[in-house]
Amino acid sequence: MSAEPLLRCQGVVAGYEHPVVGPATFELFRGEVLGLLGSNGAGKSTLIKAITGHARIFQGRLDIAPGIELAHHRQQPVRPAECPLSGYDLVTLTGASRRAPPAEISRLLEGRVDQLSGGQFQILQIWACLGSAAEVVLLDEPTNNLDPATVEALVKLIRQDQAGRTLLVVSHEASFIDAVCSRVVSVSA
Ligand SMILES: Nc1ncnc2c1ncn2[C@@H]1O[C@H](COP(=O)(O)OP(=O)(O)OP(=O)(O)O)[C@@H](O)[C@H]1O
Repeated sequence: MSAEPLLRCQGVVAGYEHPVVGPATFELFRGEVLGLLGSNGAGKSTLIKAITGHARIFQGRLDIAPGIELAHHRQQPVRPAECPLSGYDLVTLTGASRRAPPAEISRLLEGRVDQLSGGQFQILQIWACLGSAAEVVLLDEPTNNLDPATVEALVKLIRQDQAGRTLLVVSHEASFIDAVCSRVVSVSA
């Protein structure tokens, strides 16, 4: 890990019309997988949105290293309805087509995105982030809709194929957090 973090949250209080989370303090260093833990409604997704500029910062300071590109996998990614976009089109848009995806994902590339199952769409969206060139990937509840075998494939993807990638992960699945995170921090309102 480098001495300077890629991302630093110092006493950040974030929310929408009103604050809903914080103050939160943590740093994300290059090459680590940091987990954000907290109960339902604690504000984990809001903190991620504050990092991407989709939630308001009321107090504290958020620093992102200059020139750092972020990829954000949302808790409930929006799927285009009735749209002839293929899986390959989707990963091309994010730049993730430059890397060869694992077999669990490559078989989803030919079909239309609007015809994938919920879990198939979820893992394809995760690949759209992980396979991109972004230096920091924010994964909000990546195991939603995934069956145990696909969760296992995702763990392998993060630990082996993507080893050394800088990730910020929100998940309620303790076993997933244990399997992929090198460090965790707690978040509360
Ligand atoms: N767009 C919004 N506008 C106003 N309030 C919101 C908005 N999104 C979330 N909230 C509120 O902010 C609080 C924190 O929500 P958030 O989704 O960040 O929590 P979380 O820790 O990710 O929860 P969960 O584990 O249930 O996904 C909740 O009380 C929620 O109702």
